[in-house]
Amino acid sequence: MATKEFSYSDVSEHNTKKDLYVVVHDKVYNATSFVDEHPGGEEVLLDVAGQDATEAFEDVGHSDEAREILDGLLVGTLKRKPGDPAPKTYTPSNTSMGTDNAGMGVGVYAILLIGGLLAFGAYKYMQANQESQ
Ligand code: HEM
Repeated sequence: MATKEFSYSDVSEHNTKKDLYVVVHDKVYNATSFVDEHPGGEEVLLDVAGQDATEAFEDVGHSDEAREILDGLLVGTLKRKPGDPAPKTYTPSNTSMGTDNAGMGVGVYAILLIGGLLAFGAYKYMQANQESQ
């Protein structure tokens, strides 16, 4: 069981206290029965109702017991489609701009190189023109 697939919009319909789904690590959980029992309070669960709660859940550093409770609430898996909101996964080591910067750097160098070649070509062209006069 628990092989049902949910799209992001399926999940987002369950966003009230009486009908509350959350996504954690691409699994869909029905937390409706747990809202009142949550030691962290109902407010935080309502905050992420119908959404990807991966980051919120991991940020708190929930215990193994909490994960077992979560397992018991499983109703299916999330089937992502292109254009869905990006997964808000908790990735502390991936927050640096390293890769982005490298990509930018290459682009900037390429522009400088092309610009430099164009300027050099124009210079040579003008020189040649002057010589022929
Ligand atoms: C359905 C998903 C969730 C389950 C099953 C769950 C379960 C639990 C459990 C069992 C605890 C007791 C401490 C522990 O065992 O770690 C706890 C505490 C806590 N939870 Fe959750 N939780 C869920 C989602 C969330 C979310 C989305 C947040 C958002 C920030 C959150 C915030 C907290 C906080 C702040 C505490 C600490 C409460 C305290 O120590 O006073 N929880 N949760």
